[in-house]
Amino acid sequence: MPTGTLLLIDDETTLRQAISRMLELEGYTVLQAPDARRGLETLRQYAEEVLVVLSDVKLPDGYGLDLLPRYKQVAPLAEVILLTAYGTIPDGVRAMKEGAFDYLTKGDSDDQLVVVVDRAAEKARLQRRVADLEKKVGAQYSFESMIGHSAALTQAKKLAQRAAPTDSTVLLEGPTGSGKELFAQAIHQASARRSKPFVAVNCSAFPKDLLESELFGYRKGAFTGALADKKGLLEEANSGTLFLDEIGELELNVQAKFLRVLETQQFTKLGDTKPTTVNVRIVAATNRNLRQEAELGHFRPDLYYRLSVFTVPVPGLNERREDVDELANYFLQFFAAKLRRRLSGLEPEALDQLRRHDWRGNVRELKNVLERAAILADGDTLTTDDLPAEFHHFAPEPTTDEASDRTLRTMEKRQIRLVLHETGGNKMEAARQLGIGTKTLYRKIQEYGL
Ligand SMILES: Nc1ncnc2c1ncn2[C@@H]1O[C@H](COP(=O)(O)OP(=O)(O)OP(=O)(O)O)[C@@H](O)[C@H]1O
Repeated sequence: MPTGTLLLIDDETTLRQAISRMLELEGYTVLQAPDARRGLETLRQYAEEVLVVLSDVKLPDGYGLDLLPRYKQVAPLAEVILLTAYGTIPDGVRAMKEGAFDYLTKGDSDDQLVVVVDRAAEKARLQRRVADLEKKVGAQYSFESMIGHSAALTQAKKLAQRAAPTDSTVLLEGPTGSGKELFAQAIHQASARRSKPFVAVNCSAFPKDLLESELFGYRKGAFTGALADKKGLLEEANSGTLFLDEIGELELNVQAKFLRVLETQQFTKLGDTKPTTVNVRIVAATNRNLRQEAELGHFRPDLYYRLSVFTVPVPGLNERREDVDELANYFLQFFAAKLRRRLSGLEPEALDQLRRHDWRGNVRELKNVLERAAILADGDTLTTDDLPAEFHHFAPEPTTDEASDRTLRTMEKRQIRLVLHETGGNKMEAARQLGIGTKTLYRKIQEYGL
């Protein structure tokens, strides 16, 4: 049985009550109003709940078609069905053109009414679900959800937040793994394009000749193997944002084509004669010094100038060590949830090692270290032993034979757990990688309670 709230606005009391009763029998909660003013008031009050507004076209204080945009304004996720008097079909047709879900003539059968209301309610429910998901995805990639409060990160966030709502091209400069893609996503989410596609492409991930066709697409027959027309990523990102990671890797001829996109929003697909026009916001990223590359002749200076309209330097983790604690704890909780393990925190010494480390791989490296540690941890606190070897400089050596025996057993247990995780629990493969027989592996799994 369908459920949900409807709002019925009609000045004919008998008809209104009859329709209400019928829809209530179908499982709906029906709010009623006799005129536009009270209808809008109720809608404002229950905007979150109302799935469908059923409104008479001719109300004592307003005309349904003029009210349509006002209903939509108050409750953008609700669907509107207009009720027209017999013989006023043109009104209904116009109503649909202007965004009503459908129209019903007052003489229509009850069944017809229920079918249309059910469909409108279903659409409204779906719209709500999509809006919820978008909100969640948006929150995941927002500036607010970015972890770290260091001055360096805060300054970068502020700068990017200023650029976000403009349509300006943004160049993110920072070392690998520092969070440039996260910044690009946050910029997209904070822009008017947030509900449109965000397409990310890593320019270094494609062989040189492939990148051009990936970006711009091609027409059927453009080259051997071009069996059908193919959209490029620029078209996929139309009306949204295209994130070009490692833009320094673009070949010079692709750079020229790309410069044209930035200047005119146009490009010509491989094998095409006519240009294609797109509306795409470009966010680019580089871990190289592009200015220097331009001076050395490896990157087109005109493209560099176009791209660097708004440059945001994304700091590496070594420049913001204050963020290590917060990031480590965040990733610990993240992986604990993912692995369904209870992990409450890091031992002070382990945290100390993390703070001192030279983070050349930046946040990505820290994330990987925490994932590995979360898999290896025996207790509910991460210790230095759970960190990779390069973090063990200050670890005390075991002193007695007994202690070293314990360490070996622990190491074996961890190694087995790690390999089992990496092989997705495939025992044959895990045994092969560990260089032991499957039977031995089963025995050890039982022995260590893995
Ligand atoms: N401030 C942060 N808060 C939470 N997670 C972060 C943060 N910064 C980076 N990360 C995570 O670290 C990883 C690396 O980040 P990202 O891919 O954005 O880096 P990048 O600079 O684009 O790397 P590359 O130059 O290699 O493309 C991602 O998994 C990202 O989610």
